[in-house]
Amino acid sequence: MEFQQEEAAKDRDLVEAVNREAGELIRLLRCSQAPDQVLATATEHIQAAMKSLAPYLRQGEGWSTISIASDTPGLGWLEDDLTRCMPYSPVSGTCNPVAPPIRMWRDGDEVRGEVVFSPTYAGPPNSVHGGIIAAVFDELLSMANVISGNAGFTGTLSIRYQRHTPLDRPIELWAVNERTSGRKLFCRGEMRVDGQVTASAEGLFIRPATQMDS
Ligand SMILES: CCCCCCCCCC(=O)SCCNC(=O)CCNC(=O)[C@H](O)C(C)(C)COP(=O)(O)OP(=O)(O)OC[C@H]1O[C@@H](n2cnc3c(N)ncnc32)[C@H](O)[C@@H]1OP(=O)(O)O
Repeated sequence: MEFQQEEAAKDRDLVEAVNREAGELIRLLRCSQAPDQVLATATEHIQAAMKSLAPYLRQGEGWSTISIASDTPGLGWLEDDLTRCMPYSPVSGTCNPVAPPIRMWRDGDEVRGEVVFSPTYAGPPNSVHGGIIAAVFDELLSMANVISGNAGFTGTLSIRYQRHTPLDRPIELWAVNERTSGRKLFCRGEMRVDGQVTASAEGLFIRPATQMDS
Protein backbone atom coordinates (compact mmCIF):
# COMPACT_ATOMS: atom_id res chain seq x y z
CA MET A 1 0.00 0.00 0.00
CA GLU A 2 1.32 3.46 -0.89
CA PHE A 3 2.16 6.00 1.81
CA GLN A 4 0.01 9.13 1.46
CA GLN A 5 1.98 12.37 1.51
CA GLU A 6 -1.01 14.49 2.56
CA GLU A 7 -0.56 16.66 5.63
CA ALA A 8 -1.26 15.00 8.97
CA ALA A 9 -4.28 16.12 10.99
CA LYS A 10 -3.94 19.56 12.57
CA ASP A 11 -6.97 19.11 14.79
CA ARG A 12 -5.60 17.66 18.02
CA ASP A 13 -9.08 17.27 19.50
CA LEU A 14 -9.92 14.94 16.61
CA VAL A 15 -6.76 12.88 17.14
CA GLU A 16 -7.51 12.56 20.86
CA ALA A 17 -11.17 11.75 20.19
CA VAL A 18 -10.41 8.88 17.80
CA ASN A 19 -7.87 7.48 20.27
CA ARG A 20 -10.42 7.71 23.12
CA GLU A 21 -12.96 5.87 20.97
CA ALA A 22 -10.39 3.18 20.14
CA GLY A 23 -9.67 2.79 23.86
CA GLU A 24 -13.38 2.35 24.43
CA LEU A 25 -13.44 -0.22 21.61
CA ILE A 26 -10.67 -2.14 23.42
CA ARG A 27 -12.75 -2.01 26.64
CA LEU A 28 -15.85 -3.28 24.84
CA LEU A 29 -13.90 -6.14 23.24
CA ARG A 30 -12.33 -7.06 26.57
CA CYS A 31 -15.53 -6.87 28.58
CA SER A 32 -18.28 -8.14 26.29
CA GLN A 33 -19.32 -11.66 25.35
CA ALA A 34 -21.19 -10.95 22.13
CA PRO A 35 -22.76 -13.60 19.87
CA ASP A 36 -20.87 -14.78 16.74
CA GLN A 37 -22.88 -12.62 14.32
CA VAL A 38 -22.18 -9.47 16.33
CA LEU A 39 -18.47 -10.31 16.43
CA ALA A 40 -18.40 -10.94 12.68
CA THR A 41 -20.05 -7.57 11.99
CA ALA A 42 -17.74 -5.78 14.41
CA THR A 43 -14.73 -7.37 12.67
CA GLU A 44 -15.92 -5.98 9.32
CA HIS A 45 -16.27 -2.46 10.78
CA ILE A 46 -12.82 -2.65 12.36
CA GLN A 47 -11.31 -3.88 9.09
CA ALA A 48 -12.90 -0.92 7.27
CA ALA A 49 -11.34 1.52 9.77
CA MET A 50 -7.96 -0.23 9.40
CA LYS A 51 -8.17 0.08 5.62
CA SER A 52 -8.69 3.84 5.81
CA LEU A 53 -5.79 4.35 8.25
CA ALA A 54 -3.23 2.01 6.66
CA PRO A 55 -2.10 4.40 3.86
CA TYR A 56 -1.01 6.90 6.52
CA LEU A 57 1.13 4.50 8.53
CA ARG A 58 4.51 6.06 9.28
CA GLN A 59 7.74 4.12 8.78
CA GLY A 60 11.23 4.55 10.12
CA GLU A 61 13.15 5.01 13.33
CA GLY A 62 12.78 7.38 16.25
CA TRP A 63 9.53 6.19 17.81
CA SER A 64 9.13 7.35 21.41
CA THR A 65 6.59 8.61 23.91
CA ILE A 66 6.97 12.04 22.33
CA SER A 67 7.24 11.23 18.65
CA ILE A 68 5.78 9.50 15.64
CA ALA A 69 8.83 8.07 13.91
CA SER A 70 11.25 10.97 13.34
CA ASP A 71 8.69 13.69 14.08
CA THR A 72 9.87 14.90 17.53
CA PRO A 73 8.12 18.01 18.86
CA GLY A 74 10.04 18.04 22.18
CA LEU A 75 9.07 17.76 25.82
CA GLY A 76 6.46 20.55 25.99
CA TRP A 77 3.97 20.36 28.85
CA LEU A 78 1.14 22.27 30.53
CA GLU A 79 1.02 22.77 34.31
CA ASP A 80 -2.58 21.56 34.46
CA ASP A 81 -2.11 18.72 31.95
CA LEU A 82 1.22 16.91 32.20
CA THR A 83 0.04 14.20 29.78
CA ARG A 84 0.82 16.74 27.04
CA CYS A 85 4.48 16.00 27.75
CA MET A 86 4.36 12.49 26.24
CA PRO A 87 1.33 12.35 23.91
CA TYR A 88 2.21 8.93 22.46
CA SER A 89 3.07 7.22 25.75
CA PRO A 90 1.43 3.79 26.18
CA VAL A 91 0.83 4.78 29.81
CA SER A 92 -0.62 8.29 29.68
CA GLY A 93 -0.60 9.42 26.04
CA THR A 94 -3.87 10.87 24.85
CA CYS A 95 -2.77 9.97 21.30
CA ASN A 96 -2.22 6.29 22.17
CA PRO A 97 -5.34 4.12 22.42
CA VAL A 98 -3.80 1.55 24.78
CA ALA A 99 -3.22 4.17 27.51
CA PRO A 100 -5.67 4.26 30.42
CA PRO A 101 -7.44 7.61 30.96
CA ILE A 102 -4.89 9.24 33.27
CA ARG A 103 -4.91 12.91 34.25
CA MET A 104 -1.81 14.44 35.83
CA TRP A 105 -1.16 18.01 36.85
CA ARG A 106 1.42 20.06 38.71
CA ASP A 107 0.77 21.05 42.31
CA GLY A 108 3.78 23.13 43.34
CA ASP A 109 6.79 20.78 43.40
CA GLU A 110 4.55 17.70 43.32
CA VAL A 111 2.60 15.83 40.68
CA ARG A 112 -0.98 14.89 41.37
CA GLY A 113 -3.32 12.93 39.20
CA GLU A 114 -6.28 10.65 38.84
CA VAL A 115 -7.11 7.53 36.88
CA VAL A 116 -9.98 5.06 36.70
CA PHE A 117 -8.90 1.65 35.43
CA SER A 118 -11.47 -0.33 33.45
CA PRO A 119 -11.29 -4.17 33.43
CA THR A 120 -9.03 -3.81 30.37
CA TYR A 121 -6.30 -3.44 33.01
CA ALA A 122 -7.48 -6.20 35.37
CA GLY A 123 -5.09 -8.50 37.21
CA PRO A 124 -6.30 -10.17 40.43
CA PRO A 125 -10.10 -10.25 40.94
CA ASN A 126 -11.57 -6.74 40.78
CA SER A 127 -8.06 -5.26 40.91
CA VAL A 128 -5.56 -3.56 38.66
CA HIS A 129 -2.72 -5.69 37.22
CA GLY A 130 0.55 -5.16 39.14
CA GLY A 131 2.53 -4.55 35.95
CA ILE A 132 0.13 -1.78 34.97
CA ILE A 133 0.57 -0.21 38.41
CA ALA A 134 4.35 -0.30 37.93
CA ALA A 135 4.01 1.31 34.50
CA VAL A 136 1.87 4.11 35.90
CA PHE A 137 4.41 4.76 38.67
CA ASP A 138 7.19 4.88 36.06
CA GLU A 139 5.25 7.62 34.25
CA LEU A 140 4.18 9.47 37.37
CA LEU A 141 7.68 9.60 38.85
CA SER A 142 9.05 10.62 35.44
CA MET A 143 6.65 13.57 35.52
CA ALA A 144 7.94 14.54 38.98
CA ASN A 145 11.38 14.71 37.39
CA VAL A 146 10.13 16.69 34.41
CA ILE A 147 8.53 19.42 36.56
CA SER A 148 11.73 19.58 38.62
CA GLY A 149 13.55 20.40 35.38
CA ASN A 150 15.51 17.14 35.16
CA ALA A 151 14.22 14.37 32.91
CA GLY A 152 15.95 10.98 33.16
CA PHE A 153 15.70 7.33 32.24
CA THR A 154 14.36 4.85 34.77
CA GLY A 155 17.30 3.14 36.46
CA THR A 156 15.58 1.30 39.28
CA LEU A 157 11.89 1.24 40.20
CA SER A 158 10.69 -0.42 43.39
CA ILE A 159 6.97 -0.92 44.07
CA ARG A 160 5.32 -1.89 47.33
CA TYR A 161 1.86 -3.35 46.66
CA GLN A 162 0.12 -2.71 49.97
CA ARG A 163 -3.48 -3.44 49.08
CA HIS A 164 -5.31 -4.39 45.92
CA THR A 165 -5.87 -1.35 43.72
CA PRO A 166 -9.51 -1.52 42.63
CA LEU A 167 -10.96 -1.33 39.13
CA ASP A 168 -13.62 1.22 38.18
CA ARG A 169 -12.89 3.58 41.06
CA PRO A 170 -10.99 6.86 41.06
CA ILE A 171 -7.35 6.28 42.05
CA GLU A 172 -5.49 9.33 43.34
CA LEU A 173 -1.92 9.66 42.09
CA TRP A 174 0.90 11.53 43.80
CA ALA A 175 4.63 11.82 43.16
CA VAL A 176 7.57 14.02 44.06
CA ASN A 177 11.23 14.34 43.14
CA GLU A 178 12.76 14.25 46.61
CA ARG A 179 16.35 14.95 45.72
CA THR A 180 18.89 15.09 42.95
CA SER A 181 22.49 14.01 43.31
CA GLY A 182 24.60 14.61 40.21
CA ARG A 183 22.82 12.72 37.44
CA LYS A 184 20.73 10.68 39.90
CA LEU A 185 17.13 11.70 40.49
CA PHE A 186 15.35 10.17 43.50
CA CYS A 187 11.55 10.07 43.43
CA ARG A 188 8.66 8.73 45.45
CA GLY A 189 5.02 8.18 44.61
CA GLU A 190 1.74 6.78 45.89
CA MET A 191 -1.62 5.53 44.66
CA ARG A 192 -4.50 6.13 47.05
CA VAL A 193 -8.16 5.20 47.15
CA ASP A 194 -10.33 7.27 49.47
CA GLY A 195 -7.14 8.54 51.06
CA GLN A 196 -5.78 5.03 51.77
CA VAL A 197 -2.50 4.05 50.10
CA THR A 198 -2.84 0.95 47.90
CA ALA A 199 0.66 1.04 46.39
CA SER A 200 3.80 3.12 46.76
CA ALA A 201 6.94 3.47 44.68
CA GLU A 202 10.53 4.60 44.92
CA GLY A 203 12.47 5.33 41.76
CA LEU A 204 16.04 6.15 40.85
CA PHE A 205 16.25 7.85 37.48
CA ILE A 206 19.47 8.71 35.66
CA ARG A 207 19.80 11.91 33.68
CA PRO A 208 21.74 11.28 30.45
CA ALA A 209 25.34 12.50 30.62
CA THR A 210 26.17 15.77 28.85
CA GLN A 211 29.50 17.52 28.19
CA MET A 212 28.90 19.50 31.40
CA ASP A 213 29.17 16.22 33.36
CA SER A 214 32.64 15.29 32.09
C1 LIG B 1 13.06 11.14 24.69
C2 LIG B 1 12.64 11.20 26.13
C3 LIG B 1 11.57 10.20 26.41
C4 LIG B 1 11.34 10.03 27.90
C5 LIG B 1 10.55 8.76 28.10
C6 LIG B 1 10.31 8.48 29.57
C7 LIG B 1 9.53 7.23 29.69
C8 LIG B 1 9.35 6.87 31.13
C9 LIG B 1 10.65 6.41 31.74
C10 LIG B 1 11.12 5.14 31.08
O1 LIG B 1 10.38 4.22 30.91
S1 LIG B 1 12.77 5.03 30.63
C11 LIG B 1 12.90 3.34 29.98
C12 LIG B 1 13.42 2.36 30.99
N1 LIG B 1 14.82 2.66 31.31
C13 LIG B 1 15.79 2.35 30.44
O2 LIG B 1 15.59 1.81 29.36
C14 LIG B 1 17.18 2.73 30.88
C15 LIG B 1 18.19 1.72 30.37
N2 LIG B 1 19.50 2.01 30.98
C16 LIG B 1 20.29 2.95 30.43
O3 LIG B 1 20.05 3.55 29.40
C17 LIG B 1 21.50 3.27 31.20
O4 LIG B 1 21.85 2.17 32.00
C18 LIG B 1 21.31 4.52 32.09
C19 LIG B 1 21.03 5.75 31.21
C20 LIG B 1 20.17 4.36 33.12
C21 LIG B 1 22.61 4.77 32.87
O5 LIG B 1 23.68 4.69 31.97
P1 LIG B 1 24.85 5.73 32.05
O6 LIG B 1 25.95 5.21 31.18
O7 LIG B 1 24.37 7.11 31.80
O8 LIG B 1 25.24 5.65 33.60
P2 LIG B 1 26.61 5.20 34.24
O9 LIG B 1 26.88 3.76 34.00
O10 LIG B 1 27.63 6.22 33.86
O11 LIG B 1 26.26 5.35 35.78
C22 LIG B 1 26.03 6.64 36.38
C23 LIG B 1 25.64 6.38 37.82
O12 LIG B 1 24.30 5.85 37.84
C24 LIG B 1 24.29 4.54 38.44
N3 LIG B 1 23.39 3.71 37.67
C25 LIG B 1 23.48 3.43 36.36
N4 LIG B 1 22.45 2.65 35.98
C26 LIG B 1 21.72 2.45 37.08
C27 LIG B 1 20.53 1.72 37.32
N5 LIG B 1 19.92 1.06 36.35
N6 LIG B 1 20.03 1.72 38.59
C28 LIG B 1 20.67 2.38 39.57
N7 LIG B 1 21.79 3.10 39.38
C29 LIG B 1 22.31 3.12 38.16
C30 LIG B 1 25.72 4.03 38.33
O13 LIG B 1 26.00 3.09 39.33
C31 LIG B 1 26.49 5.33 38.52
O14 LIG B 1 26.51 5.65 39.89
P3 LIG B 1 27.82 6.31 40.56
O15 LIG B 1 28.00 7.65 39.85
O16 LIG B 1 27.47 6.45 42.02
O17 LIG B 1 28.94 5.36 40.29
